[in-house]
Amino acid sequence: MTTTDPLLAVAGLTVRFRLPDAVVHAVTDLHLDIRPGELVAVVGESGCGKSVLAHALLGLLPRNATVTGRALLRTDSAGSRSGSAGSRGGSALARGGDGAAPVDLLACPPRQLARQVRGRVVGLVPQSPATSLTPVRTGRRLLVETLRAHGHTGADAPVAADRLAVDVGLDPADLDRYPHELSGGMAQRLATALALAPDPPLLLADEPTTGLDRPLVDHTLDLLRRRCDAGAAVLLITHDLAAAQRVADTVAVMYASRIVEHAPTEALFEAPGHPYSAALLDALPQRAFRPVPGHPPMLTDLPAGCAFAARCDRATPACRVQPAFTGIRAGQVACHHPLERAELCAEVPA
Ligand SMILES: Nc1ncnc2c1ncn2[C@@H]1O[C@H](COP(=O)(O)OP(=O)(O)OP(=O)(O)O)[C@@H](O)[C@H]1O
Ligand code: NI
Repeated sequence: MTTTDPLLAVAGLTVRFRLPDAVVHAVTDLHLDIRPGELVAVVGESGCGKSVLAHALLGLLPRNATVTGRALLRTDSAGSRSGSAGSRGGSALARGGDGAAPVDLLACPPRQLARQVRGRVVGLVPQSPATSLTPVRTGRRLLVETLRAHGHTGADAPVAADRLAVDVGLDPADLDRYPHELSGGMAQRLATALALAPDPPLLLADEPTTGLDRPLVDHTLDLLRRRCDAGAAVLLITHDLAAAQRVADTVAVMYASRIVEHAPTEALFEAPGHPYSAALLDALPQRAFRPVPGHPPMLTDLPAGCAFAARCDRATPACRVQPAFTGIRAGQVACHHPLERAELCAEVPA
């Protein structure tokens, strides 16, 4: 395997939640690759399935969830990284040599996920850190314990904790507070520090800039970018298109449980191919500032064909059939009537 092979290759990921009287189609037939050193942003309106995607990869879904598909994680990942500050203890998974078999995160026994994957090989910055931080320990204790569990020893761990605090934009003195004494933005930064502490080869950052003002948003984004540049792979989940544009290599646009377009960042922002991507960009204040018309469909009651058709001025009877879409690299768009670059450029004000 080379470093250009995907670190994580997700194929056909589908998540359903059983409710007493309905089934929630939370993620449908999702394909996504992330390579070492690559930052992939997943964007889309609230409720489209972004967090469920991250939780499915980490085995964190509740019991009413059914997950199918594959999510193959390379097991030689940590060993293949260069220039990274971490790769200290690693895990049995991460220490696999070249040619070691990948692990399917979706088929991994819960104990193995908990002991060898979560927080070690795959880090998570959760969307609601305030509820995931242990309330009876100070930030410093949480961070030092995490660092010690991942190879930092003796006096090294407190020093590394202070350094991480500064990295995420926290005053090290704030580490002496308990989680309930932190503002939402401070808890968010502490959660980011905790996720980064083991220096995982793959980081899932679910809305890591919530509650931060713009300079701190940019600070956090640039920190994630630097982790990528040191060899990590980052999946950035965000509703903030400016954040994606600032740091992502590629952007996957999710709508009603599916990725509808996945393109290199510059191409997507210059000339989106899917009408939904174009509508999202049009909603930006610095563009047309026009909200996406209508509302997303209920995930318990999705149409058989394109779920965006009801809101799309390009829809035709062809859209009653689900458009094929399996990926990114060929510039494929999940649409029967994708936008042409020239057409779109004419619409974007200079
Ligand atoms: N345990 C559950 N049982 C039933 N439905 C669920 C469950 N967890 C999530 N859902 C539903 O799955 C869908 C996707 O949720 P998800 O949290 O992934 O959205 P999201 O894109 O992250 O939204 P946001 O931007 O608001 O965070 C939503 O309709 C949500 O209500
Ligand atoms: Ni979410």
